Amino acid sequence: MSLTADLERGVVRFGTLTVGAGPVVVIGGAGADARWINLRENHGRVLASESVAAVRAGWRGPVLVEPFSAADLPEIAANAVGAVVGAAWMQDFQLVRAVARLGLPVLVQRAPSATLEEWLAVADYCVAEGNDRVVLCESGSRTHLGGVTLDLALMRAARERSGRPVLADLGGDPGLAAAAIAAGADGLLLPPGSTEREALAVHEAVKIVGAVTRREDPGSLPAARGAIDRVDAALALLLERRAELAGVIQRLKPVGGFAGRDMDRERRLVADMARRAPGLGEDRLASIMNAVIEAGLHLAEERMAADRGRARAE
Ligand SMILES: O=C(O)C(=O)C[C@]1(C(=O)O)C=C[C@@H](O)C=C1
Repeated sequence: MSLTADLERGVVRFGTLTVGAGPVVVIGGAGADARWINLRENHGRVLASESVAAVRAGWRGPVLVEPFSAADLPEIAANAVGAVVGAAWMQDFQLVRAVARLGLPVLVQRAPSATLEEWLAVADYCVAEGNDRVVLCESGSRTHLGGVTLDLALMRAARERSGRPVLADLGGDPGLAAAAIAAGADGLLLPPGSTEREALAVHEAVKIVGAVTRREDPGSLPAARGAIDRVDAALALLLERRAELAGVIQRLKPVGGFAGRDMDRERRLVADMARRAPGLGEDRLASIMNAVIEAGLHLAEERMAADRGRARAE
């Protein structure tokens, strides 16, 4: 059994940014892999060239741009690595076709009430214009509460049906990053207005949840090191949590610490782990877990000694 339903994914490259293979990418917000600009926000009153230049002034990485109208397309062709088909006009097929003809990869947001078929049809329009470099971005449905609800099941279905990379637009709730990654999102969209704290939490989810749920097949040394760094981040979190729990156990046992060591229990937990780590196997896991368990016992004994010291001083 695997958490990662190993779905086949296509890969789309926005300039230097690869979506669909490798880590989950973050578009927008502090520390992002790419920025995006929505020219509709200013109702077309600010020139595309000015908006792009403003972002470009502080950012050398990939920029994706959503046009306000066809007049913006030359600027996008010249200065962006990708075009965004916005949720608000996903079915403006004239503009969709013109965007697809730019030859840049296209990010297609889902309109709030669009069905899966309607959404996928937009990708087909791009393909009909000779552009197969399409990623699909779930942007949420309007709900009775007046807000927007991300439909992660629909996002999964879009990936299964189309084989294209899928993104989740976290505009309404950056707290959904972990859920979106676990549901198979290849990337996350953050609104430019998101706080640094929100962006940090999203990047943490990319590392930790991505490490657990996403199998990577890196083809270069930096990519492989990036992937191993994410796994180490998840390991560190789990090792710390494990040490805390081992400490709780030492306090609950009649005889805690090294004096109360239970080798039978250790052998059983190693055997259980070996089922999930058959490559490492029981012998190697036994020495890894010995080090982990001893570190936990040392920490627990240190803390218990400190507590006793404090109690004596009071
Ligand atoms: O389960 C226990 O009895 C523990 O003390 C916890 C733990 C562990 O870290 O997993 C630590 C020492 C024992 O030898 C066995 C297991």
